[in-house]
Amino acid sequence: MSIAEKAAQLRSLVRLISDSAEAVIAEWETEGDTPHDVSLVPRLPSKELFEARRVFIGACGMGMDLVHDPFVRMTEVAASFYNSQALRIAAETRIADALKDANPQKGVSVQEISRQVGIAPEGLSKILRTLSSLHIFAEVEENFYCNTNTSRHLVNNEPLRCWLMVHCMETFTAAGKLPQVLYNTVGKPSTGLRSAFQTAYDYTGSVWEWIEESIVQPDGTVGPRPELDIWLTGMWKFGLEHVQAPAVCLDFPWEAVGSKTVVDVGAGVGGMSFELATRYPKLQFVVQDRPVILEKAKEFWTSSLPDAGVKNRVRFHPQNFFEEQSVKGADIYILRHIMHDWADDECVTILKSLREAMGPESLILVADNVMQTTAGSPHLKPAPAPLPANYGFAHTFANMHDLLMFSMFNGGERTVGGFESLAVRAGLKVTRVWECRGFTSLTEMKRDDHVA
Ligand SMILES: C[S@@+](CC[C@H](N)C(=O)[O-])C[C@H]1O[C@@H](n2cnc3c(N)ncnc32)[C@H](O)[C@@H]1O
Repeated sequence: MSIAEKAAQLRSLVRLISDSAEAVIAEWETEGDTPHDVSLVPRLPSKELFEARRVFIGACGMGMDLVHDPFVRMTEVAASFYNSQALRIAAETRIADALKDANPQKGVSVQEISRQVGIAPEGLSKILRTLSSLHIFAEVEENFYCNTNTSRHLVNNEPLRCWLMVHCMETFTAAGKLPQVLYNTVGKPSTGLRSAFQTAYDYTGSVWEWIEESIVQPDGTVGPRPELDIWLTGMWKFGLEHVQAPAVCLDFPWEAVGSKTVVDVGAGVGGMSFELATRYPKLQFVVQDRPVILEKAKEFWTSSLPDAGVKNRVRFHPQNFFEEQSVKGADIYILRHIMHDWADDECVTILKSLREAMGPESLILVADNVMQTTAGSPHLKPAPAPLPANYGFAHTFANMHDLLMFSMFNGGERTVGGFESLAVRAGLKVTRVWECRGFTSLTEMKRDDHVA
């Protein structure tokens, strides 16, 4: 790229940053200063704020790449696992809680934090400095720290704390085996491939089996792994309920579905159905999963029920999604965070069993991240130039989750093309992608003989 081209690109990026920053400020002003309990659900951004944010983040990232020394930039990416481990340590030892009453002008000394979190001051200040440079904490004077607007969200927030830890414990160990797994895949079928997780832990079962296993406790008794609670709280209470659910429940015309039946396939405790049931009073639900999980689902619905009317709209059916689907001709079959846990062949088996059960007008909604590539897709909104079509840096979370799913399950997030090829193999077609204001979108599939 010539100097003139680089300069033109940088000026375009600065214009994008400036325009999107004004859009963000305008949205902040519309929202006003109404207090929002940060320990609860992150606020779903307006469509304008969602768009302005991703343009701003994408443009800042691309601008940074442009002006940075390439050697330093790549070295920083190569060593960024230290950032991940620093945050893991902060979450694990509850540093944000230790700072919750800190005076923002004075902060708390590293010696005092050390007493509360159990890490020697020398190492602790390295962790806190690393995270202060990333704006997650702030160093107000040498070796005195306080929370920032970012770390404040972690105070007394067990679901978020666990959600962060899920991203840097077993997943971190598994990621270390990714090269070994990838270098051995050429010419081999994806089914039956040993995942990076299985390689790292020398384990033949699935991640879920490993987490649910009983182990010998420090006192010699047998009990659940300590990781179980972290996964359940992080994934279910934060990940599924807060990160994934709200946009999917609001950015599809559920109101128009009326009193039709939604079959929640591999529903877990039925979190997706539960969210929909509380928002849309006419929808009917069938919650399906393995029998052992359905027992937890019944407990969850009984303990969280806002009113008896919701309970009357849900039925619980044991169902192995690799076998014949028992509910025939349902209006909607929903698969939330199922497909990304499986390799292509297994996904095709799941979809085929639904295809056989579908009526002519039945719909499948796959609720998963839809990967946008830098080259773009006719089904997805592209970013404004000169950003790559997928908004570049603003797509980082999706790329990381793709690698995470691959490392842990041999699964992964899929592009629209990826969903289309699964659909074709199962006798279906992708009819629309509903882009949602969040990590998860909805890919709609119908029978391949469906006439519009
Ligand atoms: C990542 S969880 C997603 C749960 C739920 N769809 C949600 O979004 O909250 C994957 C679910 O698939 C279920 N599952 C795994 N294998 C299954 C099978 N063969 N048949 C039915 N469900 C299965 C698990 O029990 C688990 O509840």
